Amino acid sequence: MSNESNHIARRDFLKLAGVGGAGLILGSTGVGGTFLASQYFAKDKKNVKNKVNFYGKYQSGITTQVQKHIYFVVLSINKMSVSEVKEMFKTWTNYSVHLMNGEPVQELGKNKLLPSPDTGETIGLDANRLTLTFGISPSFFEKVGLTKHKPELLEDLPHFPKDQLDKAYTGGDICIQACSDDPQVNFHAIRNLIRVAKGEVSMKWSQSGFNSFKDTEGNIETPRNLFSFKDGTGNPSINKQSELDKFVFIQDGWAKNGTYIVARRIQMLLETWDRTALEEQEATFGRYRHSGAPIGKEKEYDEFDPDIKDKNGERLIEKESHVSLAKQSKTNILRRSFSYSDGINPNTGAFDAGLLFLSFQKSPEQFIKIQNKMGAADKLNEYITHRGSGIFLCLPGVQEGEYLGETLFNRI
Ligand SMILES: C=CC1=C(C)c2cc3[nH]c(cc4nc(cc5[nH]c(cc1n2)c(C)c5CCC(=O)O)C(CCC(=O)O)=C4C)c(C)c3C=C
Ligand SMILES: [Fe+2]
Repeated sequence: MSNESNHIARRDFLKLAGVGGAGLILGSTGVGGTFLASQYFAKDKKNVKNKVNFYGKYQSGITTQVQKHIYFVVLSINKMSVSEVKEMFKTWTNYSVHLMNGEPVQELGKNKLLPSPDTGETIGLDANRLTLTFGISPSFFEKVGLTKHKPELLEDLPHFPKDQLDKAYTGGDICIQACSDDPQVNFHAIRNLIRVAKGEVSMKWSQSGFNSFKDTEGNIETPRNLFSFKDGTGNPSINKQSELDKFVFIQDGWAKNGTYIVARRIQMLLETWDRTALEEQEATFGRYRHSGAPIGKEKEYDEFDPDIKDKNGERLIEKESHVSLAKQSKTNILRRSFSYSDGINPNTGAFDAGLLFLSFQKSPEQFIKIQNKMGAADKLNEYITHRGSGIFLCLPGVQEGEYLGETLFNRI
């Protein structure tokens, strides 16, 4: 893209964003050098139904109690300068606050001769606990010319021996995770975030998904995956700061309070699983299907003892069970996955269904260590195939008056 067309794209971007506010104009052009952030950025609304705050120490959608639906999208940046990217993140900050307030991204237009500034499909709906989480990949830093600021740990994931990755579900520069209790709220959020950046980014791949769980007055049970097992029991506690510090959030540098997200689109061979005896299914995980308890124990949160024996001294849990292998890695990750169902595979006539596996960790090494431990040995491998993959640095949380990625852009 030439400089001139870059310019046009940026003007269009501002026009569609409707951001004629002095703050943004000053900030984006650098004229005068002052960005009047607090005058421009929207604020989290108080006392709004089903609302999660945008501003905070961490981005939303990481330690937030899991929602019922996700729309996860990966974008490629077309040719953009650093200042254009910065501008896009500022606009996304403002849009995200409005979306998470359950409001249109801008006041709905009165002039019917113009396209509406908000696409409108959530009119009358509340925020539905919408969270928006933004991440940037290793290629983001290269494309924008910020390689020297890329955290050392942010590298493409290695190839794992059993990977069967499909190009249609890999790569990309930016990820946006929209989670809420209504699929249309997620779609609307992503659609409007992309719409305002039209011409600057293109969609690389996306995956929607769902979670189902019993909710007794906000007391949420662990969701079950499509193999019908409770999924998430062994997670670090989202309510214990010591566990979040130990496993999830980066502790220093410009990315402090950010985290690395690993996304894997994992196909689950439901037909094979459904032909398998319940005892073997339970042996695969090392847990009981109904209660989620470790084999040999009673309750879901009872301690998992991989070496537990029966009264004859025989092992109760196989060393190659999924959870035993994860335990052997001696580390942990915060999993926040969603099931997906994308119709039928035309070649096999089987369900195209599985898990959009999402994990948050302070170092990608934690995921790599666990995945390597599972390697070829995991009993679960017979029933799953990894088809898509991505790694992104989730930006640090944003304080009121600041914008997404500010600690990175301040270094330039
Ligand atoms: C490399 C990381 C992991 C991948 C990939 C993965 C895929 C995957 N897992 C399930 C189902 C379950 N996983 C469970 C536990 C569990 N899984 C991982 C890691 C990966 N899983 C970890 C670290 C753990 C926790 C281990 C612990 O310390 O307790 C369980 C048991 C219940 C639970 O703790 O969540 C299930 C069930 C599927 C279906 C899947 C791929 C499709
Ligand atoms: Fe797992």
